[in-house]
Amino acid sequence: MGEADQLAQPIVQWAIKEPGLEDWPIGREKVISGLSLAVITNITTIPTIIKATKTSQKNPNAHIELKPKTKKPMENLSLPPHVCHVEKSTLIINRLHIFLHGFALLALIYYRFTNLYFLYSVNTNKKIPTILFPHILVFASELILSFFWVLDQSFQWRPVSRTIYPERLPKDDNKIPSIDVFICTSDPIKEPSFEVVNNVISAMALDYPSKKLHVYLSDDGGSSLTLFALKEAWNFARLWLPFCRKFGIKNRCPKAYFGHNEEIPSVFNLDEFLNEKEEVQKQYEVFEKRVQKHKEEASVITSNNHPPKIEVIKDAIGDGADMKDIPLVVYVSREKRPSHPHNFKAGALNILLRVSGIISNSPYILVLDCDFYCNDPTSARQAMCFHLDKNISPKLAYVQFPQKFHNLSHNDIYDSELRPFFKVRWRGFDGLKGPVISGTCFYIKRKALYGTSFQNNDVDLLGLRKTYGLSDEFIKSLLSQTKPDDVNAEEMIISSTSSLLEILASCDYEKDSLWGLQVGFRYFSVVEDYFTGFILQCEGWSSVYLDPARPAFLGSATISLGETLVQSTRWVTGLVGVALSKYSPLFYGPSSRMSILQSMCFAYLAYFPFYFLPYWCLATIPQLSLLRGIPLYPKVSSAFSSVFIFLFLSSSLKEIQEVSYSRHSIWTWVYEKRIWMIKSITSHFYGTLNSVLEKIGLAEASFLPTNKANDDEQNRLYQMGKFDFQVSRMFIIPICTLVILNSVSLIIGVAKIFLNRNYDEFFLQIFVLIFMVGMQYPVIEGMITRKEKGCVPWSDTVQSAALAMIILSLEFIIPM
Ligand SMILES: O=c1ccn([C@@H]2O[C@H](COP(=O)(O)OP(=O)(O)O[C@H]3O[C@H](CO)[C@@H](O)[C@H](O)[C@H]3O)[C@@H](O)[C@H]2O)c(=O)[nH]1
Ligand SMILES: [Mn+2]
Repeated sequence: MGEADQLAQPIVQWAIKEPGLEDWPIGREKVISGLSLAVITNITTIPTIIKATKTSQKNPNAHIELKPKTKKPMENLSLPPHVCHVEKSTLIINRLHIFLHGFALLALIYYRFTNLYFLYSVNTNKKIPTILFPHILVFASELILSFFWVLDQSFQWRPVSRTIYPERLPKDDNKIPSIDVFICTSDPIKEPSFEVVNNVISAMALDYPSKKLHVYLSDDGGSSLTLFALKEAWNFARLWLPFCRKFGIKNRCPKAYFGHNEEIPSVFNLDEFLNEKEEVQKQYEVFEKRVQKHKEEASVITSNNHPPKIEVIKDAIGDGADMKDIPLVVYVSREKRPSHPHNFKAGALNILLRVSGIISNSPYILVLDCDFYCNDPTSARQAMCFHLDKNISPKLAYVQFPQKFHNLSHNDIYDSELRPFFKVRWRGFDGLKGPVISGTCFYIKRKALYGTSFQNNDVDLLGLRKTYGLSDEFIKSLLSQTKPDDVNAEEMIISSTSSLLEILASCDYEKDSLWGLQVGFRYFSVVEDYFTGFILQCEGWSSVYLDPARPAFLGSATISLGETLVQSTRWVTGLVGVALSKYSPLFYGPSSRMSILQSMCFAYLAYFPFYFLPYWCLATIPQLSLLRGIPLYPKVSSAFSSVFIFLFLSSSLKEIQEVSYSRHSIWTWVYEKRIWMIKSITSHFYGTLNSVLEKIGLAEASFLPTNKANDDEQNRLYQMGKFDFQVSRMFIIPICTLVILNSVSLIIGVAKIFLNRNYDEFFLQIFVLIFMVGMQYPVIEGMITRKEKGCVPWSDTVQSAALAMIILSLEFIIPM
């Protein structure tokens, strides 16, 4: 062996846990007194492994103290495993903005009142003059906008962020609680099974003791393909999980890992890693092919008419060798009958609550949509930093992670990222009593969902049956702590339990019980997440928002205008349903235990769809008035014009400040504003309408899942930042009509002003039109210059133009 080889021998491999070293990326080397130190693995929950190699012959006594400094024992829980920081600078900016903008709003209201009074009093015949109507409509719009602005400020009041210290959690695996993971899927075509089970694998691979992790897949489609794919996934996981653990792979969703090929860990032996990776990748391809083949051979049917089916996925090969290192995986397809309302995702989750209650009964549950995968295996331990903190855990219902997406384009023209919510509002929510449940990516305490009935001291069986249904076995599970660790689910399923599970997953089980009303995920609204979160907080529970640098989960965002608007319509239907009910957060919140600020946050989320009212007004009234020659805003030369200019600048600059704070460019602001306008005139309007129709019994609740299957053409347009206008007529016609109306009014209006030379009176009004048309420029492009797929269909343009002309001609028919 030559000297160089000798030098390269690692002289020590040290596992240490030192503060600061968590920040050393894998592979980073550092030379200290003749030793080259390289970080080999660095996962926050296991000690950092350092390899030290001699680099210098000149310093034969090279050595370095790598011994961890003697510290307090790790389990010293006197140090809390998390810290909450108030974002001071943001808080100051926000409150300053509230003060100034609020003051300007008062000035605007004062101006409008005095102006209306003036218009009324100069009118001699004392009948209400028609000229007042456009003024009143614009004023009403401004009042509504101001009201929303006030509600929205509750999110701005106290923004916070969180830091966690998972290393302060108990080191002993026996002391950490077990977790059930719930994943819901409903349609193997819109939600391709192969992707769904890849996401299941990522959940199985969470960095958590295998025997404390149980994964349940709810398949509302009752599809044999999904079950087949799940079994294949389980088989593949037996190879994948040890591979990930051995090499400290962070991205544990196989499809994402092999798709990006990004992560090459720094390992002791690169050859070994590459060999094993190649083998695993081969098996992955076999797994993919088998699922594809099954998909082609068996016709993929989804049905809304099938009996319950519950199956523990087990060792098909029968060697059973490494079973204990693989979390339990259970396939659950609840009974569905067309005559029976199934309450969509909330219904599916409640069945999982009962079935898992019998099988594993873990005290904590991770809920995931089928289009989300675990991107950071440590998320479970991150969440436990809060759930295991005795100071907050008694009242803590859930830890919410943001929804983040793996398929966003650089431009994100549809604001699929939902940045204003997950980057801004949720931080403010967290500074009060915690954010609302956001559908997916949250670790919730099972008990929080069970209501309070079973905690009363005088539990009587009859009362419990009325609340939880007739299964005494299930009631027993409520009262007992978690099952013993050596629960043998497989045996249970084969034995008498299997019929019990089927009863729990049947349509009739919830009859005459309080499931969905006071227990489990609530059925009242299709946005079960919003509503359940709201009710839990009204009951006194709190929550926490954790947005770590490495996204804990990644999902698929909607990447076409059509999907975005359909999804938004569904959300609005659900939210407005709550806003217009006895649960309206404005009243129900404060009348329960919720603070005013927290109620305002919930109220904003329920009421914001009503933005469509001011938007429709401001997209038509100033335009038509301009053609008529009615000025609606103060003269630029008057002092009050500065109030309007200030309000516009202050709200825009505040939004731009938030956009740049979350490290986006100013274009993000433009895209967000544009899609907000489009949603306001379409999905916010239709969703509200739908909700009202549901209330009076003319429409039925529905949940149309979004499409997660990859569409290359749609993806291409989205990546290029080009709108895909091939959407349903009910969406495209209002959008185009308003754009045409605005453009025509702008051209005629400007011409008239030049002729009459009354710039002073109309300057602000013209500005409103320029802003509208400028913002919606892509629509004009879609109608006129674009020719490729995704442009506005010619027939839709013609219809919209005709409609715009009708509205414009009304202008000349109605006398004034
Ligand atoms: O009858 C149903 C309908 C839907 N789902 C599942 O619900 C999830 C969410 O559906 P998706 O089509 O992805 O809707 P999104 O609009 O993307 O979902 C958001 O909005 C929903 C409420 O409308 C929340 O439930 C979600 O968690 C939230 O991510 C998916 O896993 C579906 O398979 C069911 O299990 N059963
Ligand atoms: Mn989704």
